[in-house]
Amino acid sequence: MSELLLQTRALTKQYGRHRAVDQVSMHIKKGAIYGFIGRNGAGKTTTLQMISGLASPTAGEIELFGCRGRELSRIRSRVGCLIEGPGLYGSMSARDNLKMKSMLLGVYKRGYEEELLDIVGLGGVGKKPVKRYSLGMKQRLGIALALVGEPDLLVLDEPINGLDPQGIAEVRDTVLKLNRERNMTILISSHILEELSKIATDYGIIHNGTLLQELTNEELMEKCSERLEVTLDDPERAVPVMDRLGIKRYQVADREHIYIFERLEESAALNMAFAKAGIPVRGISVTNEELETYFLKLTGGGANA
Ligand SMILES: Nc1ncnc2c1ncn2[C@@H]1O[C@H](COP(=O)(O)OP(=O)(O)OP(=O)(O)O)[C@@H](O)[C@H]1O
Repeated sequence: MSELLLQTRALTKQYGRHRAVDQVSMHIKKGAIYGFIGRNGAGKTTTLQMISGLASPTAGEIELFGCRGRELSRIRSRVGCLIEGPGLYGSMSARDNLKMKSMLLGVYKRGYEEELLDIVGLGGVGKKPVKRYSLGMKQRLGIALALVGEPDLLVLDEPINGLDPQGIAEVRDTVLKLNRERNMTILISSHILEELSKIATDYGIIHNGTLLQELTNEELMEKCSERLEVTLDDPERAVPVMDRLGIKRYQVADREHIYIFERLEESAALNMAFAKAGIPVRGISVTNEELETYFLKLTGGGANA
């Protein structure tokens, strides 16, 4: 198994009588882009705040770079975050915003602002005050600010919220570049699975404060890819039949479904083979599930579930 950079154990945050985050145990591998997906109010921001040290857990534990408890304060500088807006000084230029933060953190060096602006694709912005930037530019500057001090983990809370398609693409490219070229591990939240799926290597799905599922991108794609869905009473009995037919990519989904991810056009022959082996098939059809449908089903369907 790949090395874990971040792990939480039963991480919990209680606000009065409301439990915003409920025993979340998440696992983020070094070098991953971890998509943290959940509807509004699911508990994403609160979780990210605890991981970044901006809120303290009511219960549970965070292990980051192998450090826990009090040791965490030593390694917080290895975490850069953009949570709930970038906190920019509107009348100042991007360079001055970056210079100020890097001086405050004691990491300023000549030309550092240019380097950071280049990384997020804002190299040519000039001296314009940042209050005149588009939302997408502000978000990218927010990412540049989070990069001050060269963190190993970058935490981005809904960085594409409210952006137009071009802004979304720019933030996406920046995230990919940081991950690929600087080997940065990135934890990024969103309520749109489709968007995360363009960059994420792993996912955690949170709903009503509870982490419902963690899965890799391959697992998600498999769940949502085109497949033959076979409904039958005893799927395990069908396994030897599929082996005999040389079918390799299949999954026994539950007690009455098998998903087959190859030879989709051979449903009639397959039906016949099962019948011959004395396994009655109740239904067989080609289906694929949209990513958003998968997410909505998992989180209970209706808009406010
Ligand atoms: N400081 C707070 N005091 C009381 N309740 C809070 C506080 N912060 C968050 N909550 C509540 O905790 C729950 C989770 O909020 P959180 O902001 O973490 O969710 P989220 O998934 O980030 O959603 P959104 O995208 O809408 O911000 C919500 O019900 C929210 O109202």
